[in-house]
Amino acid sequence: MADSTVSHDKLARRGLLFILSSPSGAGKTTISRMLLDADEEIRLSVSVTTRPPRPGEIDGVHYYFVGDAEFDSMVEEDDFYEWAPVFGYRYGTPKGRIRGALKEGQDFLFDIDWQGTQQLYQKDQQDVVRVFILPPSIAELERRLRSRGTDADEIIAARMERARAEISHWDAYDYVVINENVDACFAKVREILDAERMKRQRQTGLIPFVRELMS
Ligand SMILES: Nc1ncnc2c1ncn2[C@@H]1O[C@H](COP(=O)(O)OP(=O)(O)OP(=O)(O)O)[C@@H](O)[C@H]1O
Ligand SMILES: Nc1nc2c(ncn2[C@@H]2O[C@H](COP(=O)(O)O)[C@@H](O)[C@H]2O)c(=O)[nH]1
Repeated sequence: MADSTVSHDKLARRGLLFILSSPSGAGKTTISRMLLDADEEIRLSVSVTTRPPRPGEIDGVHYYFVGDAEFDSMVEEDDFYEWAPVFGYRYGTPKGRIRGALKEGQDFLFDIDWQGTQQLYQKDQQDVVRVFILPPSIAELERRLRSRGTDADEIIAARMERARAEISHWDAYDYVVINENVDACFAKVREILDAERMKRQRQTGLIPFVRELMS
C-alpha cells in the first residue's frame, strides 16, 4: 500500500535548464524577471559579459560585468558552459555548480541567444527546454527598443539589423510564443514550465512512489 505520509505535490524531480531567447527587444528579459518574481523554484543563471552595464543593471545580479582580459582568462580556464559573441561583445554562461544543483531539483533560467542555446543543447539535451519569443511585428520590436531608452540610435540600428537573422533560428526551439500582451505571454511561458516539470522522465520520485503503489 502507498504511504499516506508522502506528499504527492512534492515528489522528487530533476531540475531543468529553461532557456528564453528572442531577437533583442522582443521581451525575454521582461518575461524572465516576471518568472523569477513569481516562481521560487527557478534561479537565474547570471551570465558574464564584456558589455558595459546599462543604467540600473547591477553587477552579480543582472550580469557579471568583466573586461576583455578577464573574459579571455575564463575562456582559457574552461569556466564557461557556453559563450558567444553578440553585438560586438562577448557573453558566457559560467559553469558554477549547475550539474549538482540539477540533481537536487533546482531549475535554472537562461536569457541567452541562439548560439548559446545550441551549445547548451548539445551538452545536455535531456535537461534543456528551449523557448523562443517573437515580437508581434518588426515595427513593434523597434518601438520597444526605443521605448526602453537604454541604447543609443546606432546600437538600436545594429540590433534591428540582426533581428531577422535571429528570428530565422525560431525552428531550433521546442516552443515559440508571440509576445503581444506581456501578461498573456508570461502565462504561456509559465504553462510551459509547469508542464515540463511534470514530464515523467524528470519526476525521479515517481519510481519509488509507483513501486509502493504496486506493492
Ligand atoms: N508585450 C509587451 N508590450 C509592450 N512592451 C513590452 C512588452 N514586452 C516587453 N516590453 C518592453 O519592451 C522593451 C524591451 O523588452 P526587454 O528588455 O525585455 O527585451 P529583450 O528581449 O530582453 O531585449 P535584449 O535582448 O536587448 O536584452 C522593454 O522596455 C519592455 O518593457
Ligand atoms: N550565448 C549567450 N548569449 C547571451 C548570454 N547572456 C546574454 N546573452 C544574449 O545576448 C544578447 C544581448 O543581451 P543584452 O543584455 O546586451 O541586451 C541577448 O540575445 C541575450 O539573450 C550568454 O551567457 N550566452
